[in-house]
Amino acid sequence: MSTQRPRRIGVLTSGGDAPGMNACLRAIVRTAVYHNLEVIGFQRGYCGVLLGEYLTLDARSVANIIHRGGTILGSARCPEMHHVEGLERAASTLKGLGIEALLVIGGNGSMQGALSLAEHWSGQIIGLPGTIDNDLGGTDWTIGFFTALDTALDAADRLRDTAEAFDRIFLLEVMGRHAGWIALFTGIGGGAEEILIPEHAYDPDTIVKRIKESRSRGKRSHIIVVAEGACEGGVSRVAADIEGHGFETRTCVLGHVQRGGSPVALDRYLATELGVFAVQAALDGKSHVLAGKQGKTNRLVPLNEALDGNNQPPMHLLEINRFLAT
Ligand SMILES: Nc1ncnc2c1ncn2[C@@H]1O[C@H](COP(=O)(O)OP(=O)(O)O)[C@@H](O)[C@H]1O
Ligand SMILES: O=P(O)(O)OC[C@H]1O[C@](O)(COP(=O)(O)O)[C@@H](O)[C@@H]1O
Repeated sequence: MSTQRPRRIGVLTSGGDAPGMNACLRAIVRTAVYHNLEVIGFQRGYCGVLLGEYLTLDARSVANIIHRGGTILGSARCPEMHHVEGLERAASTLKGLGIEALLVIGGNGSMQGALSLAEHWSGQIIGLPGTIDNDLGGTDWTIGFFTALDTALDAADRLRDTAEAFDRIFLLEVMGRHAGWIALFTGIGGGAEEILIPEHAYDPDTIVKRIKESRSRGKRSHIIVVAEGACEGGVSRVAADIEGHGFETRTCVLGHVQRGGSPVALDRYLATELGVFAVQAALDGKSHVLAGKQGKTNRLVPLNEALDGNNQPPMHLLEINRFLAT
């Protein structure tokens, strides 16, 4: 823990962008300005650090962005960070600019990047959870999850209307290459008949058996929510497996619409609270920590602990859904 108060901080948004990143930037910049800190905003994630591409941010730079999706700094995936040369280059920019603390808003990859960077740079590093996937340890919720969820839920509701009108089986693919949070909560919130997630083994025979059983009980339409990474072959494999048993299906791949749009209230609130909290942590000399929310409490969790265990979705919801979706 450093004892000297930082005077100049850097901030960046990295990895998959998430609604609420702008609200978080606003909170960070305005809190920093309040405490007489200078703020450098690196553009396009770690790429901006490597290339020395940045903006000097003041209170006006973050005006009227609290409600906007995306990120005014841009985001990116920066493969150079996986190599020592890239990390050295990033560290050299930070030293050259006199950055004393770096605030990284992103998902678990971005937090890995922060830890790798820490091996080459001695400044303070504070992570903030920003990803629609809600798959970071150390925090109950990540900035962007609630908005993505509402978008997916809206799609499920719309599909329900047409599925019912046509007695059809609809497959809705939502994001989550490695994480089932969006699928699970969309399925529960939308009353889906089936929910397929990466954390639970895909078993086509069971799915088909349950479709047959529910049809025999009089159910005519189905919504099956499928996380991107639920099984090898994804939603097209699931569709083929079901069609192989004589059922017609229709598929909707929701894709990147889940990443955009105005952040919902809970994402703005989380982004704002954690943004303020992270700057306070930097002022207190904290480093190598994630600023997260557990229950109603803001917590600083060592970055390596936050990365140790992903935030596992509540698997009991799959069980509950079995009797809810009869
Ligand atoms: N192990 C690592 N070492 C260094 N940098 C990393 C590492 N993992 C990820 N990063 C950096 O973080 C960026 C974002 O990671 P990614 O996994 O794509 O997104 P997210 O942060 O949303 O999970 C990567 O493009 C890379 O620049
Ligand atoms: O932006 P890309 O490369 O299409 O990546 C899509 C992936 O990014 C996400 O939207 C967010 O994931 P990360 O936060 O880990 O980047 C995933 O849900 C999705 O699988």
